Amino acid sequence: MLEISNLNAGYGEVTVLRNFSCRIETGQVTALMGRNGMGKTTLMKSIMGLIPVKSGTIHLNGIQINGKETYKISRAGIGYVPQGREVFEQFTVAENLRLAALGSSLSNLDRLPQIHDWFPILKERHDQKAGTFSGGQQQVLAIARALMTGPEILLLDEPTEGIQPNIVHEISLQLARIARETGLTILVVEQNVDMVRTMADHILFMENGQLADQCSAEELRSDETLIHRYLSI
Ligand SMILES: Nc1ncnc2c1ncn2[C@@H]1O[C@H](COP(=O)(O)OP(=O)(O)OP(=O)(O)O)[C@@H](O)[C@H]1O
Repeated sequence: MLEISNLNAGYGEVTVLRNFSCRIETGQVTALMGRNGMGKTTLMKSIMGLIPVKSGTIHLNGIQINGKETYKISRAGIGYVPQGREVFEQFTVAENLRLAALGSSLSNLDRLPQIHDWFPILKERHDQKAGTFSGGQQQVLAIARALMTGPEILLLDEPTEGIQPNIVHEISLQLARIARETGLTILVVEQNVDMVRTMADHILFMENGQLADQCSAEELRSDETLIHRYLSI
C-alpha cells in the first residue's frame, strides 16, 4: 500500500500540495481526478522523488520513500509513465523496451514475452522506430516500458491525452485486465471519464492541492454531480 500523509510540496517558494493525504490500496486501480492546475502531476512527481517534499511522508508498504533518489523509488517497485509519454523516438520499439530492462536488471528481459502477450503490436512492430508510432501506440509503448521492470505500483499521468477514443477504451480495458490478473496497483491521473469508468475501482478528487473528496466506481456511476463538481463539465 502507498500511504501519503500531510504532504506539502511544490516548486521553490510555491506550495502546490497542501497537507495532501490519501491511501492507494494494493491491487486496486485508483484514479486521481481534478481540474487543470490542481496539483495532480505535482503529486506524481513528489511520489517519484522528482521534486522535494517540504513536509509530510510517503510510505510504500510501511517503508518511507520520500527523500530517496528517484532510481531507488523506482527499484522499490514504482513504475512511472509521465505526461507526454517521453518514449525514445529515434530508437526502435525493441530498443525502448530493452533500455527499460537494462536500467534496472537484465533479468527483466524475461518479461518480454509477457509484455508481447499483453500488447501484440509491440511484437509485430518491434523494429519500427518509436517516433513513427501514433500517439496511442506510443502510449502503449510507454506503459509497456514501465511494466518491463515488474513494478508493484504503476503511476500513469494522463495516459489518454491526445489519443483517439477507441484506443483510449482499448488501453483502459487492457490495463484493467493486467491489474486484475497480476494484482498490479495503479494510480492514474485522468480527466477522461470513460477511462475512469472502465478501469477504476476508487476515485480521488483533488482541489487546490488537497484531497477534496473520494468515492467508489459505483458511486461515480450513480452520482453525476461528482464529475460536474470537480471537473466542471
Ligand atoms: N515547474 C514548475 N514551476 C512552478 N510552478 C509549477 C511548475 N509546474 C507546475 N507548476 C504549477 O503548479 C500548479 C499545479 O500544477 P500541476 O501540473 O501539478 O497540476 P495538474 O493538476 O497536474 O494540472 P494539469 O491537468 O494541467 O496537468 C499549477 O499552478 C502550475 O502552474
